[in-house]
Amino acid sequence: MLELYGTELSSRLLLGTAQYPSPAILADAVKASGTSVVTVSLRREMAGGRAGEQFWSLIRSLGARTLPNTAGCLSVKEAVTTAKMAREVFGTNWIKLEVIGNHDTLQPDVFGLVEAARILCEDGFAVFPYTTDDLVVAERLLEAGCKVLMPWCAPIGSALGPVNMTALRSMRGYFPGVPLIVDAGLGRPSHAATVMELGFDAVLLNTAVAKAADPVGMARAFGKAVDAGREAFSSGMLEPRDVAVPSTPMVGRAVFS
Ligand SMILES: CC(=O)[C@@H](O)[C@H](O)COP(=O)(O)O
Repeated sequence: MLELYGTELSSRLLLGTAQYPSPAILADAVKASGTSVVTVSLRREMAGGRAGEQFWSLIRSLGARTLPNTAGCLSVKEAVTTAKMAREVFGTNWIKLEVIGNHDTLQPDVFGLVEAARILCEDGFAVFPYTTDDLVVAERLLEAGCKVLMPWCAPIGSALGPVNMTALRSMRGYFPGVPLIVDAGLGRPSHAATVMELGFDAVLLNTAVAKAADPVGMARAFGKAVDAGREAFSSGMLEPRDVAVPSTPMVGRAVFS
């Protein structure tokens, strides 16, 4: 069971709700994935007017916990303001904190991220910081009050999968007691299984499901991959070896040389 900020969750897959072909496909994908947490963008929903309200009522009907995000925010002030609005609109103190530092890579502005995290943690928010795989930034986020870390594995929407396994492995080893969620850049279920096999606690993804030819089937596949990766990690995988090790005992051979 995954525990985040004192809440036990049945699924280790967190799912974004943007870019789906239709609300019906979104709803079916959420159900097929087995997720218990969906992220929603306040900025997008508020901009949607009536459509935004219809979207929000759809999200509420799914029975998953809502994790609002500050997607698209470029400054501390913007992210903090959006988070406070999200708390009012969605009735939760959970916030996925994004402070974007670069339009092309959508890379986090880690300096603004730490500052915004500190302000929000002091204001009682449960902050899920979208960060990089930098260990020093991770330490600053924990010092700021974050109890969860969400490093990217590749740029948002890139579908590249884990581009720096060494960095992710280091982060896992460096923060053994901190829930770590890979967020952004996952492209296929095998990517999710790979990072779960590293010992990450969960994954958060959106584009790879929403933009798949069959989002519902892809959501189901990611759900299975996350479960498989977690079970493999918990089962103690065999470490790779440089030499052959016979799987059949050498004793009892028919011919003695
Ligand atoms: C939904 C959300 O929060 C995204 O910003 C998240 O980072 C997912 O990224 P991908 O779209 O690459 O899965």
